[in-house]
Formats: sequence, structure tokens, C-alpha cells
Amino acid sequence: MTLLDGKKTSETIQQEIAADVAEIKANGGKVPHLAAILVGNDGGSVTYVTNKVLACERVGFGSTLIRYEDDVTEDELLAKIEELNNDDEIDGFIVQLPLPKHINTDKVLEAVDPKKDVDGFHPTNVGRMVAGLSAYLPATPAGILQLLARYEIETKGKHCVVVGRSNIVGSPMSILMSKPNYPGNCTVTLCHRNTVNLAYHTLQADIIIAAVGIPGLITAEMVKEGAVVIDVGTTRVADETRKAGYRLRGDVDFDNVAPKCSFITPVPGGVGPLTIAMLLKNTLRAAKREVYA
Ligand SMILES: NC(=O)C1=CN([C@@H]2O[C@H](COP(=O)(O)OP(=O)(O)OC[C@H]3O[C@@H](n4cnc5c(N)ncnc54)[C@H](OP(=O)(O)O)[C@@H]3O)[C@@H](O)[C@H]2O)C=CC1
Ligand SMILES: Nc1nc(=O)c2c([nH]1)NC[C@@H]1CN(c3ccc(C(=O)N[C@@H](CCC(=O)O)C(=O)O)cc3)C=[N+]21
Repeated sequence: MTLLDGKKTSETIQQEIAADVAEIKANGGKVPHLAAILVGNDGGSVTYVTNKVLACERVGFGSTLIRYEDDVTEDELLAKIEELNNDDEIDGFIVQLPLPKHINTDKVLEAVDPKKDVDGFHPTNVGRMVAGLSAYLPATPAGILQLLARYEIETKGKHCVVVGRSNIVGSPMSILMSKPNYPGNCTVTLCHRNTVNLAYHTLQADIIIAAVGIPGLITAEMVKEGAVVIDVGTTRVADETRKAGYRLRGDVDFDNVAPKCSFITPVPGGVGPLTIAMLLKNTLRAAKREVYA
């Protein structure tokens, strides 16, 4: 069993990005600048956005964090997005999800200029991805592709079972794994809440990608010997023995599943750090005008 070290892979990618930024600076080019909009004070969201901003500083990007209280109006948010769309200093920006219920998330995501949509959530980027055109790929699926590629995991002709169909992880992941290039070229099954007999499907899988948010959902009995298991889940569960008062749990029962795997990601230190690295990569591509050349 090989542990897929997302933290180390993320650091490698960030070093590559930092080297690129140093070269841009030496040549007097545009230094990439990421902005993030955060609404409310949810612990997880604050942590992730803070990590993103810190990562920007590490690689030499400019960064701007824009915070609103929970009661921000949709119009205020849309006005800020319009401002960022027109600000030449900002190469890319994200609106951290989830948003409060009184805000129409689809409307907000559609207001982002696709050229600055480094999360890859705008319908234009989603459509371009599906059509196989140059696009910003959503960071979590893109990070998983990087992990598979950098560990040289064979994917061609394999059966990949994705569990979860969200717009930000499961759905794009299933599409990318079905594309005829590496990593990908898989036969893909997409499972979700209404899948009858999840274990029947996961047992067929050479590669399982779990993105649900139910700790321990994938147990050892559901995994074929030698499978590759990618755990996207990061649920905070109470743990008084920790200073923070909680710990992160993945969707996979790691201790019992790991011995059966050829490769497996840990939580934390697996997919999460890659998500941040790929957001930076998208921002670099935005500054270089690579996607919509
Ligand atoms: N590490 C990282 O970088 C990231 C981690 N995450 C984590 O990944 C997890 C998933 O995130 P996200 O996709 O945004 O979550 P969502 O809640 O948007 O989606 C979860 C999906 O799982 C499906 N589902 C729910 N229950 C079951 C079940 N019993 N069996 C099979 N499928 C089920 C849902 O079905 P339905 O469509 O019917 O609701 C839905 O499609 C979370 O723990 C999140 O914190 C997310 C993004 C990035
Ligand atoms: N617009 C938007 N874009 C996102 O990319 C986005 C989002 N909204 N909403 C929520 C999810 C979740 N997400 C994570 C990012 C990093 C870690 C991460 O770095 N996790 C670390 C641990 C961090 C910790 O200690 O909590 C790890 O797994 O090792 C996890 C999850 C991005 N998301």
C-alpha cells in the first residue's frame, strides 16, 4: 500500500508555481493576484479561505480577502463581483461556498467573468470542460488528476467509481475521468444518494473517488483488493482530546480500508492541500491569459 502524499505533492506544485512567479517578476510581467470573497464565519470556510490566502503569499502572488457578514444582500455581492470583473489588478477570484440561503448561488456564480473564474464553477467553464475545450478546471478534481499523474497510476481502461455528484467535485470528476486522455480514459460509474446497493458498485471499482461528506461511509467490505482509493471527504467531528476541539474525518474508513489498497489518500494531508495548489495554478494561468488566449 502506497500513501498518496497530498501535502508533499502540493508543496512540489507550489514550488513550481513560485519559480514561475519569480521569472515573471524578473521579466517585469504581471504578478498573479487572487481575490476571495468570504461570507459569514463558518469555521471550515474561514480555515480554507485563510489557507488559500496564505498559500498566495508563499508563492509570491498578490491576494485580497473580502469578507461580509451573513446578512450581506445579494445585490451587494453582485456589485462587488462586477467591481472585481472590471479590476485589471485582479486576475482571478473565487466566492467561497456555501453561501447563506437568502443568496442565489447560481446567480452569483454566473456573475463571475468566466475569464476570472479560477474555481471553474461558471457554466461557461463547465461547458468548455465537458466539450473538451480549454477551460479552468475545478480545483479539487484537477488536484486529484495531478495526484494520479504524479504517482504514475495507470487509469486507462480502469473502472472508476465516483461517489457523490456535486457540481464542485463528484460531477466534474466523473466527466474528467471519462475523457480519452491521461489521467482518465476510464469506464466511469457515478453513484449518489439514490444509488441502490452502493457496495455492489464500489466492489467493481479499480479506482474509488469518494466525495460525499459522510465519515466512514466507505468500509473495507466495499473495496476490492488492490484498489486505488481517493478520499475527498473532510468532515469536522468533535474530539475533546484535540486542542481545536475537533478532527477531520474522510468518507473512507481509513484504518480498515488502507491494507486492501494499492494507493490511498489520507485525511487530512490528501486531496485538501492539492485543491489549494490547483487554485493557485489556475490563478497563474489567468495572469498569463493561457485559458482564453
Ligand atoms: N478536500 C477538498 O479539497 C474538498 C473537500 N470537500 C469535502 O468533500 C465532501 C463532499 O463535498 P461536496 O461535493 O461539496 O458535498 P455535497 O454535499 O454538495 O455533495 C455530496 C454528494 O454526496 C451524495 N450523497 C449523500 N449521501 C449519500 C450516500 N449515502 N451515498 C452516496 N452518495 C450520497 C449527495 O447526493 P445528492 O446529490 O442527492 O444530494 C451529493 O451528490 C465534503 O465532506 C466536503 O467537505 C469538498 C470540496 C473540496
Ligand atoms: N468557492 C469554493 N471553492 C472551493 O474550492 C471550496 C469551496 N468554495 N467551499 C468548500 C470546499 C472545501 N475546500 C477545501 C479546501 C482545502 C482543504 C484543505 O486544505 N484541507 C486540509 C486540512 C485543513 C484543515 O485543517 O481544516 C487537508 O485535508 O489536509 C479542504 C477543503 C474547498 N472548497
